[in-house]
Amino acid sequence: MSDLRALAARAAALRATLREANYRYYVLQDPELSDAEWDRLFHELKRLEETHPELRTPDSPTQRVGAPPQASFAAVRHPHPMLSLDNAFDLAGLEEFEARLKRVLATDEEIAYLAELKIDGLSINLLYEGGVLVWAATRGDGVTGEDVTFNVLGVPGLPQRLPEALPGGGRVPEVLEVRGELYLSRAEFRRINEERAAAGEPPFKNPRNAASGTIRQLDPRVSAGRKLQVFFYGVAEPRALGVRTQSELLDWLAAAGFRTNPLRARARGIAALEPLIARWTALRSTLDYEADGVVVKVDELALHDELGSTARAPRWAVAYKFPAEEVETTLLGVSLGVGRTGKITPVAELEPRLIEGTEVSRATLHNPGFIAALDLRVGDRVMVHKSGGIIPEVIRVLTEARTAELPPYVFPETCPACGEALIEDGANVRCVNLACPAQVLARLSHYASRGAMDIAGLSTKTLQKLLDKGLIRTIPDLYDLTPEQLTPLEGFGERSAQNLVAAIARSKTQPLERLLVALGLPHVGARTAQLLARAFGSLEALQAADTADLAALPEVGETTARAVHDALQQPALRALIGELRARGVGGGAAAPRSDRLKGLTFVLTGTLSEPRDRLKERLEALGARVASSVSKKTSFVVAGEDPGSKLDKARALGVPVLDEAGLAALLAARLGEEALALESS
Ligand SMILES: NC(=O)c1ccc[n+]([C@@H]2O[C@H](COP(=O)([O-])OP(=O)(O)OC[C@H]3O[C@@H](n4cnc5c(N)ncnc54)[C@H](O)[C@@H]3O)[C@@H](O)[C@H]2O)c1
Ligand SMILES: [Zn+2]
Repeated sequence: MSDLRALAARAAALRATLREANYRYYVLQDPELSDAEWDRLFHELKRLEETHPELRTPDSPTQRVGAPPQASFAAVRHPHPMLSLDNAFDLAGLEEFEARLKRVLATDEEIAYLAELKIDGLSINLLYEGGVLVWAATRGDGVTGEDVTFNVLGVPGLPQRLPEALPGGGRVPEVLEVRGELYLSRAEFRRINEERAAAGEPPFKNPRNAASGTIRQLDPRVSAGRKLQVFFYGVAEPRALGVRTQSELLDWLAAAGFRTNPLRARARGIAALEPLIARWTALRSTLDYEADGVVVKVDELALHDELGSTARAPRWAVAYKFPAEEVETTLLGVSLGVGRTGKITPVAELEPRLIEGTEVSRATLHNPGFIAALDLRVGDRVMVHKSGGIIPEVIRVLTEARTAELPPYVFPETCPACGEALIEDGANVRCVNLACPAQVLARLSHYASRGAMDIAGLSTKTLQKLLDKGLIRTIPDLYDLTPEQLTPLEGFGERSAQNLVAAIARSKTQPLERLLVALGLPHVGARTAQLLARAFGSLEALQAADTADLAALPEVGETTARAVHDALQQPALRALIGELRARGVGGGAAAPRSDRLKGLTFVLTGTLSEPRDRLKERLEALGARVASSVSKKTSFVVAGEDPGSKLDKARALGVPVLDEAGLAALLAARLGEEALALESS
């Protein structure tokens, strides 16, 4: 029983996390999870719901596609729903797919498949009436999409009018719904990002994001200036065309003027597809567009009818996802990063390459030992991947490709920023010069960062400018800046100068826990800082504590206790704290509040199991905002029983909706034990 309760809680937590991720991915276009991580969570939820059908909810992300359309576009209802695809991550996954097919079709005969490349762009649905394009729409949530007709008009191979008769004698039906994938080539993606850089705009993260941003442009001139391309792969009712297989369907589309991908192959039985998949995996990095897998479709359309679809995906197709991409490139050089503690991190400077959709030109080399173990030499051809799907890393040197006699890499003996001799410290090397300009900048930038004093407008670039002009040398100097000093600086006006000075002044009242993070005490992250702030209440009390007092706190180990104690005794840090106190910094009361929900806005509606005001207080105490009306900025609507129009508004805007169980799961996922502590208080 309690087992099932634990599983139910896990399922609810997964649903809430995936919903939030979908919102960030499809609506904000600013994902926080890697795709691999999303896939992992999605499959955990799917498995849970399969083994425990009683845990499935109709609104589970496993039963849904994408996210609802945004209000800035006219909504278009797809005559036939647009679905997603089930995934397979290895050959065993494909074999499972085949076994399921044979079971459902009750056959032992080999099934014929058509394999197509899975293009990593965004899906588009076109409606033709009487052979004329009526509208083009994004997938949206699969039922309703966004009308983007004006933005696709110039795309080559996307006909606005269809021929009356086709070469083979076929006819175009009165109503035709055609599906394809819009994408940008790697070259065009680079060009657009260069153009954006020149205009001072932030770059797109990957070609898929860029394509999505282009098609959802409200100004059609912008999209017309970018070379969108398309491959078509399906229609809603293929049988009306008189074709019998997916292969014939693609030929039909090509004959009617729709651009289709020439890379496709038919095979009988999954095993026969394996060599092809190996070939296409190798081909992947040579294509001029991004493909993230191979879509395997049952070729016979009659079998599609028999197999049907789930709420989310057809049963007659599966997307085999390519494994993590390893890309070959050249090591152009090694640069050294100097952290705020003086730790030196070697970084590989690489000839830029797209890896899994993002441009990579630098990769971590961890420490001198890592470079030595790889025997890495400048000029080498190297293999790079994204570790955990996110952080680029050099994994191998292609020593066989070494043509010239490249000299071994010699790790510098002095700090690149200040010239001081570097000191070995375990596996790392360190610059121990506290006045090292790189460390000074890194410390200032850490102090102002979001997780620390959170000073808006005080970017690393601005800090560098202030240091260059001699306006600051140390952290306390920030508090002596005046608007008059800032106004003449490049990039500043009167207004922004005043804003920055005000933001710096506001940071004086940040709670103690933030100041502890900002000071960069060793081993002290957000969680430990909170514990220390709660236990001691003031910097003075913390400075007076000895190692045993610190180690007596739950969760604070001996090592941390000693490191914090020793750091607080260092004359340099004592002096810094003294100067900050003299300027009124750290005046904020040790806040009982947490910021675990910072940045999230909730709207509450309907009857909840606790008074709304109490829930509001609870959420606000965790740093969330609770608003009274729903807008595009709302992160979640929490709906109790008999919810009002706020729920409809949320649905219309694509704002994720949580029930109380979903909220509890979200809190549990975000807060860990902190949530439990709150529950019991
Ligand atoms: N990182 C995140 O937070 C996050 C959040 C949500 C989704 N995702 C990613 O998106 C994926 C799910 O998104 P999805 O539902 O859009 O599915 P999908 O992109 O994995 O696959 C379905 C789509 O593939 C496209 N496609 C391309 N070539 C095709 C072809 N030849 N035949 C048929 N279809 C073809 C179609 O547009 C179809 O809609 C996840 O696997 C994950 O990688 C990531
Ligand atoms: Zn240095």
